[in-house]
Amino acid sequence: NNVAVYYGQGSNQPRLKHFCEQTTSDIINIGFINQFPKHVGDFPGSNFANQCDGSFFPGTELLSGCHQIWQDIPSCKAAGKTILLSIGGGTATAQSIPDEATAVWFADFLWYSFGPYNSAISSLGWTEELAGLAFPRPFLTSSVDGFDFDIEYNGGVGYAAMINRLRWHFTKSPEQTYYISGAPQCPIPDAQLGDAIANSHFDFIWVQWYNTGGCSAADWVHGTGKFNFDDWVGVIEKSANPNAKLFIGLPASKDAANAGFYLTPKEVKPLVKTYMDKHPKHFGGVMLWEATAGDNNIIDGSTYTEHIKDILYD
Ligand SMILES: CNC(=O)NC(=N)Nc1ccccc1
Repeated sequence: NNVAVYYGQGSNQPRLKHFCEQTTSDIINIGFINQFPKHVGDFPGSNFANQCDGSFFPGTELLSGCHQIWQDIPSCKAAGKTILLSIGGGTATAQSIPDEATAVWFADFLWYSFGPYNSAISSLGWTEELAGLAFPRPFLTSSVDGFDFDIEYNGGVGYAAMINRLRWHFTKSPEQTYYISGAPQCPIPDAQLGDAIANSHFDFIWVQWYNTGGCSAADWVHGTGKFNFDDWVGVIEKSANPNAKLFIGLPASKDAANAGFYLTPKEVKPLVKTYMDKHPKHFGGVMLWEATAGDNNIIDGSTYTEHIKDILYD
């Protein structure tokens, strides 16, 4: 079982390698690409909080000075971590896919800009004169192992087409495994990712079993509502990838989610044990929002993230 954490939106977060030097997390989602292209040829925008130097590729909202992320990704991979780039996140306004052509363009942009570096297609020293001729490299020569979809608004159509296009790119690089993951909210069907999960191949689904009352992990612990892991197993078995792994998404500290959704490790343990045992085929582990919050949440001398890792491995 794996621990997946989000990185990139933590307050006063340390650099990425701080988390790659720890054994606790296996998958790190770097968030976010939070502005989506409005049409073919338009650039997405990014935000990684304190982690870049505030410079952008000219004429875009795409950060160009994320030197620490560039430097740290290779050591993260050497430490056996899977590094995914997360698309979406909490800013509502700029997330939507207007049409199929833009979905394909967005997928191509992500692949050529953040996937395996190909000097024939992408330029390390991208300038505006190269617009339309070459893709930029926000993490320079470093590349990610796949893409996470944290689509919280305006979802629906477009994401299946985007993911199927990314999967096509993956087939052209058989020497390495690439992944697609998603972070739906717990109500079924998820308005934003339900169509994509049904019609395109996900490897991991980490449901945000927080911030939505009635189906949350806190509901299970408090005997309220209906925690719906079983129902999500049904969604996955009917999806484009019935073998996708299902992770329990949890807040890593009290202030990492809306009030009432944080669970202590003691509260988490029976929940994880129950569903790990009940669904051995589909249970993938735990996802935490988010890395820095978990690192700063020290309980009995261990971080929250360490406690979660111990629960999975005990
Ligand atoms: C996987 N994405 C998230 O977990 N997003 C998220 N937690 N957003 C948020 C919503 C309310 C309070 C704090 C964070």
